[in-house]
Amino acid sequence: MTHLRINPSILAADFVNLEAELQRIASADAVHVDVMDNHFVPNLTLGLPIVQRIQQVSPLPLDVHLMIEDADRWAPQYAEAGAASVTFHAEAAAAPVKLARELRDAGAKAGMALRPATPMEPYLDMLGELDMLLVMTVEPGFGGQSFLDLTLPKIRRAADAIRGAALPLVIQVDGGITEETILRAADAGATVFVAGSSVYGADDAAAAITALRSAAGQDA
Ligand SMILES: O=C(CO)[C@@H](O)[C@H](O)COP(=O)(O)O
Repeated sequence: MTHLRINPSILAADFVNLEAELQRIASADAVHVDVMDNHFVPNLTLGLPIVQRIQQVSPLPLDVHLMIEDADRWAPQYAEAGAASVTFHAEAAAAPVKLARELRDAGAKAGMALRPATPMEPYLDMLGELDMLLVMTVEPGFGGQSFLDLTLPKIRRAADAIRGAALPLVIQVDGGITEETILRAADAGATVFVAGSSVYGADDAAAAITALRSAAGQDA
């Protein structure tokens, strides 16, 4: 069975105690780092210097999600900082194929994200340039929102296209992932799950990660 990956989002963590918050999720697969610029989304989080510092202390690889304008300019710097994967938004990249190649050349997995209302079909021919397609399951910008079931058909269409072309890329989903919603996303074809509130909002983050794995149908 495919290994399902749980990547907790530090958007829901205590930013004043980030190092300890990273240790709380050491049983996860990667730490999801939400970079927001208050332009592409109406929220502001952290940028390159803090990501570089997280990279130094994190027990887990970094899965960086850039919710920023001018992704072409900034994304390669996150790859050079050592992030395992860097995901830019299709809506924010002028030259997504060139950018995906630059990320890979810098040693990172290349991810591309789609807002809930952005179709995947215009990007079908470039799926081979990507290691990960992130289907946003809420509008990007804030944690704690409800999972949008309207994104499930897009996940299914992407999974069909990936299977049909025998491509190695994975589908990540982000937003509203809980014990109640994760199986729907997994059944549609997602294998990487970003979870903020449902992990960091729990008293026992490790138990919450195990519960998500098991709700998605993965044995402990
Ligand atoms: O990128 C985002 C929001 O834009 C996410 O990573 C959220 O941080 C997920 O939080 P929850 O919906 O799991 O609380």
